[in-house]
Amino acid sequence: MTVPQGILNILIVDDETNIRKTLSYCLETEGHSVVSVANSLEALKEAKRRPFDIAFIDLRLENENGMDLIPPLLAESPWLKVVAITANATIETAVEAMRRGAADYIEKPFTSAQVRLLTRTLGHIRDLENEITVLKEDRRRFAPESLLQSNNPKMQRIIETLHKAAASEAIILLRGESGTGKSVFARTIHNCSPRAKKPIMIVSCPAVPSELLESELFGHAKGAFTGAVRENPGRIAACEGGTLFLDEIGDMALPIQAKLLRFIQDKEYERLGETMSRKANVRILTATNVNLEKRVAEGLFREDLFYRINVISVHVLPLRERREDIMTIADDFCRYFCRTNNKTIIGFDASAEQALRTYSWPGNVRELRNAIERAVILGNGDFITGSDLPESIVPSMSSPGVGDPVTLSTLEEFHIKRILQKTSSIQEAAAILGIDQATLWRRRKTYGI
Ligand SMILES: Nc1ncnc2c1ncn2[C@@H]1O[C@H](COP(=O)(O)OP(=O)(O)OP(=O)(O)O)[C@@H](O)[C@H]1O
Repeated sequence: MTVPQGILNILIVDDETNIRKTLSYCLETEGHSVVSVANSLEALKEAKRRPFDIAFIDLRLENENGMDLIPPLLAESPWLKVVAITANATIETAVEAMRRGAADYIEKPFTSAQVRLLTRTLGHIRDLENEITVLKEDRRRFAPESLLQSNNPKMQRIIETLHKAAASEAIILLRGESGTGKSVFARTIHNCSPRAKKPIMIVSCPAVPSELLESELFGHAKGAFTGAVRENPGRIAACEGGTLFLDEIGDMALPIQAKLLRFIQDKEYERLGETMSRKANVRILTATNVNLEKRVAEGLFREDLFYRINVISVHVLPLRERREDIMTIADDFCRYFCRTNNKTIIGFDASAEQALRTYSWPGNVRELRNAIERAVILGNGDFITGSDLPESIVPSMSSPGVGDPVTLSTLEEFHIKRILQKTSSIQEAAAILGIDQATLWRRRKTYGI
C-alpha cells in the first residue's frame, strides 16, 4: 500500500483530555493538522469552519452519545472519514457506528501504531477519492458529446457509425494519421458502451519494448524472466469486464499477434511463465496509423488477425480534410487552456485565424492542441495573434537549417516532422532517424507531431 504523502486535517472529539492529548501528539508527529474538541457542539462548529478529512469520535462523550454526532458531521462534510472510538467494542456498537456512516472503529486502549496505520489507510482512500474527483472533472471538461461533433459531413457519418458500434461488443479498428484523435474516439466508444463503468486500459504498442509487450498485456508469473521479481496480472486481467484499447496495433510483433489472435477467438490466454489458461471478458478496440493491408502483404502483420480486428473499420479524417472543424476545436482548446492557466483571452485575431485555417496540420488535432496551449501561455492581449503561434505554422517561416541560430530541439522537431511526412511507417521513420520506435513515439508526443 502506498503511504499518503499529503497532510490530513483531522478532528478529534473526546471528553477525556488525556486521549485528546495522546491522539493529537501521535497524529501531529506524522505531520497532520489536528484540532481537538471535547463535545459535539464544538465539533460541529469546527466542521463548519474548515474541511476535515478524518474525525476520531469517542462514542461515549460526557453527557451525550458520540454516535449521534456522526450523521450531522457527514452532512457537513460527506467525504469525511469517521473513526469511532469505543471503550469495549461489541459487534453491535461497531455495526451501529458503521450504519450511521463511520468508516472504521478503534478500541480503547489503542497504540500509536494502530492510530497511524488507520490514518494512513483512510488517508490513502481520501487520496484516491480526490484523484477520482480530478479525473471526473477532466472527463467533464472533455465530455464526449462536446468532443465528438463535427461540421464536416464525412466526419458526421463516421461519428454516427461509432456511436452505433459503441453499444455492441464488436472489435473496432480506428484508422487515421497520428494525432487525429483515435484514442479520444476509443475512450468515447468505451464511455458510450455498456462497459462504461468498468476500466479501459490503453496500451500503445510501440511505446512498450517488444520483449515486454507480451507480459504487459498478458501478465507474467514471478520469475518468468530475468527481472520478473513479482508476478504481474497484465492489462487484460486489469480491465476485466471493460475495454482494452490497443493503439498502433500495426507495430505489434508477430509472436504477440498470435497470442492476441487466440485471445480474441477463445477469450483465453496464458500468463508468461505459466501453462494454466485464464479467461477474460474484455472488449478489444484497436487503432493504427499505418496501412495494415500493406503490412499483411509484407508478412509483418498476420492476415487472420487483420480480418478479426477489421470488423468495423473507421477512418478518422486528418484535420486538413475537415478544415471546417479547425476553428471550433481551436476555440474549445483556447477556452480550456484559459481555464487551466487562469487567463482571459477572447479568441483569435484575423492573422491567427488565417494561419490556423490554412496550415496543413501534419500533426493533426494534437499539433493544434499544442499550438493553442503555447499561444494561451505566451499571449498577452485579449486575442491570440499570429505571432503567438509556433513558427512552424506561420507560412512565411522557412525550416531552420543546420548551423542556423536555433535550439537543438527545434532542429530535431523539424527533422522528425520531415522524415515522418516522407515515410509510410513508424518503423521506417525510426530506422532513418537511427532511434528505436519507442523513442520516436515519445518525441512525437513531446513535439505534438
Ligand atoms: N475531437 C477532439 N477534441 C479535442 N481534443 C482532441 C480531439 N481529437 C484529439 N484531441 C486531442 O489531440 C491529441 C491527440 O489525440 P489522440 O492521442 O487521440 O490521437 P491519435 O490519433 O490516437 O494519435 P496517435 O496515433 O499518435 O496515438 C490529444 O491530446 C487529444 O486530447
